[in-house]
Amino acid sequence: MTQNIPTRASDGASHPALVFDRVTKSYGEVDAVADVDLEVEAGELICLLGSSGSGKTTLLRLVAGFEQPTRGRIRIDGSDVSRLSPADRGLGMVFQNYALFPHLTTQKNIEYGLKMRGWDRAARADRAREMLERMRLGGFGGRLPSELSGGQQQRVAIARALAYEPKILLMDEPMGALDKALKQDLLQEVRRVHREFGTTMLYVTHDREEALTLADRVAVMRNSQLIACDTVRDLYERPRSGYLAGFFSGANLFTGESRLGFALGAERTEGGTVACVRPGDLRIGIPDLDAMDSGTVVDALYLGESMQLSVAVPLRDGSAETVKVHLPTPAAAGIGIGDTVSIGVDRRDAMLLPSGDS
Ligand SMILES: Nc1ncnc2c1ncn2[C@@H]1O[C@H](COP(=O)(O)OP(=O)(O)OP(=O)(O)O)[C@@H](O)[C@H]1O
Repeated sequence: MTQNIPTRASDGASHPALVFDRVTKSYGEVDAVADVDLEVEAGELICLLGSSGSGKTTLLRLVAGFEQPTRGRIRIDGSDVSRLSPADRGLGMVFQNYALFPHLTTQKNIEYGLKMRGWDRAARADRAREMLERMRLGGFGGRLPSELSGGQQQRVAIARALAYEPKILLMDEPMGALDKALKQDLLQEVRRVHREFGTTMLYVTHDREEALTLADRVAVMRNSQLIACDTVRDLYERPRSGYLAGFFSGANLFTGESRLGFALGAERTEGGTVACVRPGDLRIGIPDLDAMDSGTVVDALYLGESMQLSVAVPLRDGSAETVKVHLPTPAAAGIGIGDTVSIGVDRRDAMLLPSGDS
């Protein structure tokens, strides 16, 4: 008999499916993950986002059970799993390299995990067929992985991981090996799967666009620490620090060393407040704004509906900083590399935030 996969996340009462309680993982002197506290609600899709080496994969491997925390606890559905083996944690996993068995058909690849969990032959054949249908791969059951596209292989990997109803689906850069078009398709597919299956998901990526497209909340890692876990909208509109504003929305960060930053109230001390202005909120050639300066256009990039200008603006110490400005393409007509432009900000378009670097 096949088992039913719930199509919705929860019964309405929210409870954490996964809890990190002051989790640290050290390798010798190096903390790969330091003091992470995080609660993931049942049915939530959290993207772990951060630059290379920030600790994302280590955090995922700690949940999976491939690594043990040096300090702290990890709870799944309320139980401490810190000392459980990977197989005993009831989790599903999808990696960048698909990890499908090359000599097994798609159908048998999906059945394999069910066999390991003691499902009988008929039940696992039924479930594998059902999963292929639900992943829009009906008719592909007899193919070998080598006879599928990268995106299809990844869908098989997801089908295989979801077939036994894992408590949490862990995904480590699953789009890493795909080209842009396949990536877009698979992102839509992951969104649909998350909606329909309601599985709690932890998804590691260094790609901001992926996180924007997918996540209920984005957990941002930096230098082994979790520095924010907020909705995409909050990260964009109400970032907690200059670092987050720059990282997530590409904002320019002005310190008091620049005329713009000084006029907007940023501090001159390192690690103090910075004025954050998104590239689309800087104005070119408009007089009488709250903060004004002038600089030299050093690059112009056509983005379709807008142009991105890079403008070198002098600092008080004699050096210069490069500021990114997005202008509607028609408004940028006639501005070229080498031109001197006036650049300004309306105070309402600037956020004064702690730098986040202290
Ligand atoms: N087995 C290990 N031994 C020693 N140091 C390690 C080990 N695994 C990870 N690290 C270090 O821990 C830090 C975090 O690594 P981790 O792989 O978690 O980062 P990441 O954010 O996933 O990076 P990437 O996006 O490049 O995969 C890095 O400085 C890394 O060098």
